Amino acid sequence: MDSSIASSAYVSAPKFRCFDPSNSSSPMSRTRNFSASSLASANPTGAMRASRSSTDFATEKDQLKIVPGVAGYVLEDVPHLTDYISDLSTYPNPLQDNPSYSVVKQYFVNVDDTVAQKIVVHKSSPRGTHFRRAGPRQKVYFETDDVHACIVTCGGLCPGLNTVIREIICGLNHMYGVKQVLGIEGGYRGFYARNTIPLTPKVVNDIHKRGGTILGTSRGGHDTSKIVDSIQDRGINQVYIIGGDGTQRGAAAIYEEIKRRGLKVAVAGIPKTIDNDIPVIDKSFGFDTAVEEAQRAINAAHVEAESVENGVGVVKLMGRYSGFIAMYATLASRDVDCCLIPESPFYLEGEGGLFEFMERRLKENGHMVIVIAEGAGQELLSESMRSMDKQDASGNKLLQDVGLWISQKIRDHFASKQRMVMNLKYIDPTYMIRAIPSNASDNVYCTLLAHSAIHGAMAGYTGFTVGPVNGRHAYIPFYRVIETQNKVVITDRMWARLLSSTNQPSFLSAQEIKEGKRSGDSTATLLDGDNGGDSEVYTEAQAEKEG
Ligand SMILES: Nc1ncnc2c1ncn2[C@@H]1O[C@H](COP(=O)(O)OP(=O)(O)O)[C@@H](O)[C@H]1O
Ligand SMILES: O=P(O)(O)OC[C@H]1O[C@](O)(COP(=O)(O)O)[C@@H](O)[C@@H]1O
Ligand SMILES: [Mg+2]
Repeated sequence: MDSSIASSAYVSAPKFRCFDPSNSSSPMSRTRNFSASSLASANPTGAMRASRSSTDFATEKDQLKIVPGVAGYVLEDVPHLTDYISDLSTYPNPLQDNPSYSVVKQYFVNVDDTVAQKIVVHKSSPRGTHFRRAGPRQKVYFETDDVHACIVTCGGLCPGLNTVIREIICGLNHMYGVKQVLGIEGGYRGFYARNTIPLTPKVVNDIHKRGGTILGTSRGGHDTSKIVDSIQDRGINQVYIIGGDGTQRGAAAIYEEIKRRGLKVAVAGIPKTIDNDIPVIDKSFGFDTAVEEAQRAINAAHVEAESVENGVGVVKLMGRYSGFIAMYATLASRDVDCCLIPESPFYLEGEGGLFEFMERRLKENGHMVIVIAEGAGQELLSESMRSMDKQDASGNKLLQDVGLWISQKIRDHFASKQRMVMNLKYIDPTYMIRAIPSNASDNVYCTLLAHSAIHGAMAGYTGFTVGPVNGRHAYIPFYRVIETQNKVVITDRMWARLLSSTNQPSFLSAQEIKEGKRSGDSTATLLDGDNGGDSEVYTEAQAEKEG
């Protein structure tokens, strides 16, 4: 982005106040719907994204709700039912009479509250993108007895799914008095191919102690029109959709179709991914639990490796395109000698390669542990094995088993070294990690996600995903969570911490490191501090970039 263009556009942008249709007492001006082309002149950041948009969410992106403000402030707002249905009645929020909540000072969120995407800025840099703050509003757009909600879970399992389900049902019931909640069984196809199950606080009372999802899940089977027919036929008016990037794409399509039909139905997405690959939000639920559980496998690998001569423990962890679980599990454990992730290509043979490092480490320590994310080294596997371009029912690439492959390669290598014994034990705990119940901190996080989604839907917001941005829950438009994937930035400080803790090779040539430092692209990702709380890097890189 050319910063001179950016600042002139920001400076000339008129001052808008946020319009929150649910807080009727506020003095405000209406948000404006910007088309993607008008956005190009109003907000260069958004325009840049618009040009990268995929056809999947082109329609939604044509109607971005962007509210510019002073000093480069931009609110990327979420849709509201009043955007396409006029004369909707509002009702006082029943929470104001709720004995538990009415004591809270300033319980309803302020009309102007938004959450900044970037919290480390320069004195002179634009304030940047903001999202609408999640939370209860003074006015709601649904009367308690009229709410007919449904919940669906899609994609792979993740610790915490049952907690989110439980808290949506209990939250709707306890905070808003809602009694009618239906469970959709078996993912998206359950809308049109299965019966629904009535869900009450009693039915879900202890489900948070179990792994998996009581509703079942699936990949594939997303038929927008059949799903919306089912929503319409059953009189459902709040749809809670729990799932990953694929699911949120499906949710965006459902929202678009509901809007096209002019239905008063709020669609709320709750992001789920054990891989932590959903962008914008701080972290996905179940991730902490997964990292914690991964420790048990790493410990086992370490014990096995330590007990024999030149023992090598190999642990495969989940992470299709993003190596967050592997990175955090390695950093937490301190028993790992080498962590291999999809974002950091590696090689086996020769100087600076994995085998050379292994020989050295075994000579020094007599044992070692390797953690490998399932998506790591896929390019090496396709070279040495017949490439299988197979996909799952949702269209995700089916990966070859890198854990088995690398274990065999290591065995072959040491077998060729006559004077070096090596004992390898391979542990694949992936599905065991995914299937456990969420830990205490994930349980609390799941509760907040569920509550934020409920408050948003009751307040008439729709077409949004909920999640924490810099620690504050926000409503994020679907397109922002599906346009990219969150990845480990290997030129960021967190990965450097890992390299320094394991002392493994970076597998980067001096030339690549130099180019990485210079490259605009890697600097741009670096600015986001994607690896978790490393945003101080932003200032240095930004300063260099802005010259
Ligand atoms: N582009 C898309 N449009 C509509 N639905 C999609 C899209 N991609 C995936 N889905 C649906 O979302 C559901 C879950 O997707 P999947 O990729 O398996 O898991 P996740 O949501 O965890 O990424 C599936 O039912 C799939 O059909
Ligand atoms: O065997 P399955 O169910 O397809 O799941 C495997 C995939 O699920 C994941 O755990 C998470 O993927 P999703 O977020 O798409 O559900 C990946 O890490 C893994 O590749
Ligand atoms: Mg996915």
